[in-house]
Amino acid sequence: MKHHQRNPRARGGRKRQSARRDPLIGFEAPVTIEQVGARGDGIAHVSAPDGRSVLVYVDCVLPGDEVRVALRSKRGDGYGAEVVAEIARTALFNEPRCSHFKECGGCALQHMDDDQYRDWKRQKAKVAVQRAGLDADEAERLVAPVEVSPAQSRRRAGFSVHVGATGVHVGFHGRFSHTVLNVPDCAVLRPELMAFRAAFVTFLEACPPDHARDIKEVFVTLADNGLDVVIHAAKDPDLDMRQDLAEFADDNDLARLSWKTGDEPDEPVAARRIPVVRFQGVDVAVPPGGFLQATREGEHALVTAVTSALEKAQPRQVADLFCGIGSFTFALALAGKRRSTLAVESDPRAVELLQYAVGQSGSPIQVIKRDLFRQPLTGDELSNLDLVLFDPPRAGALSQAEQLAATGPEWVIAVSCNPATFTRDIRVLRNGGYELEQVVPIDQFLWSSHLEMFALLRRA
Ligand SMILES: C[S@@+](CC[C@H](N)C(=O)[O-])C[C@H]1O[C@@H](n2cnc3c(N)ncnc32)[C@H](O)[C@@H]1O
Repeated sequence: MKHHQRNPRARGGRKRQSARRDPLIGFEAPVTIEQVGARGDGIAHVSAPDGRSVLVYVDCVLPGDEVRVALRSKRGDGYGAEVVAEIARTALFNEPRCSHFKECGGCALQHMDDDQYRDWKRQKAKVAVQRAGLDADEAERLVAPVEVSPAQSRRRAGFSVHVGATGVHVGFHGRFSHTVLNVPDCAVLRPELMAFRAAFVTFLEACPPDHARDIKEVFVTLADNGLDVVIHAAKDPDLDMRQDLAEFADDNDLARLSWKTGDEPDEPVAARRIPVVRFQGVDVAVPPGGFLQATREGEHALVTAVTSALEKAQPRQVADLFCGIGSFTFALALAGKRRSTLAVESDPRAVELLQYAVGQSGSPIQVIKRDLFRQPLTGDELSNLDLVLFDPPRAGALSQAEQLAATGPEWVIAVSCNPATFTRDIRVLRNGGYELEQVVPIDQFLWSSHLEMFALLRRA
């Protein structure tokens, strides 16, 4: 029998007081894991001392694992529990790929073998489709295999930073705590991001602690021509810190380094070249901390799905809603033929940069700034279109889906990073007469419980 070291931090912090009032906190029992839930944790039931069957959520386990757990916190209709001893692991248990897996809160599913992991993610997509009203057979037929981005492919990361008596920590929060863990061998991120992390630790170690302590987070995006870095801090940097940062940017060949204090706008500290990404041969500048699909491979899989939908639908007039800086805009306008394309986005910087790139490329694209939550495209505006693509933030696109359901064009493509709002929006579209033609689950968030969805719908 293998014993885990108990995690003292799991009991610390503010939750302690309320936790003490619940007599089940700290209760230990052996369990057999029944299934892996939607958030990637194992689900099981323990018998409480009063004979009740209590639901527990357990990290880093698989169905069939026999483990001893300790209940740590109230969670929804059950308890979050920690493995305190392994009794017998299922044969499907895979040695996690990175050494921080059990303590780091970044990944949930590194211990699954690859086939089981793909099945689990596809099952998640099928559940989302079934919740939108399709039966199990239809879901099985419509949902394609998952396109999984490989290890070390994630090109965006937000590292938490803590500088204190225990030294410099640049990484992710622990699984059971708010402590920032250093993660020198993260298996998910691109090597360029990991090299930056290591260099930034060295930089902060050499900084006067008073300056370094103000830094809370650092967001890093790998553009096609280098890294775009935004430091989030409690205070503005002084002149010395600015000079040190400019040198750091030079030494590490950063494309751009910006500083952001609280809610103030970000300010470039070193702008050595404008970070750009290339879509369909067109260079588009990336705003500091701006949105990009999380992996190149995921972006490619999404664009491939969009392009094959265009071949099927043959639209002449299209709209790209929540277009960002145009991951899909140029594919919609230029793939195969030049299509008249309306691109809509609320972030003024993304709109400005996309407008500039469109102007340089001579593409038949009109870019407008508009809040699609408050002002979705209306019936009149939709009446000119043959196909609408929407790719909203996690909140989804309810008002736009309602407008589409009422008066949308023949074809709709829904892209979503949140299966729950995806389900809701698809249900609205189906109630308005659309039918699902195809669903492609795209996994840009390796070993996490997150999933991107692509769906093609057609008005029946
Ligand atoms: C998931 S991103 C997709 C961006 C783009 N389609 C891409 O793939 O790069 C969602 C985009 O919606 C934009 N957005 C958020 N709220 C919005 C709103 N109310 N109206 C219009 N755009 C919004 C964000 O700024 C962001 O660019």
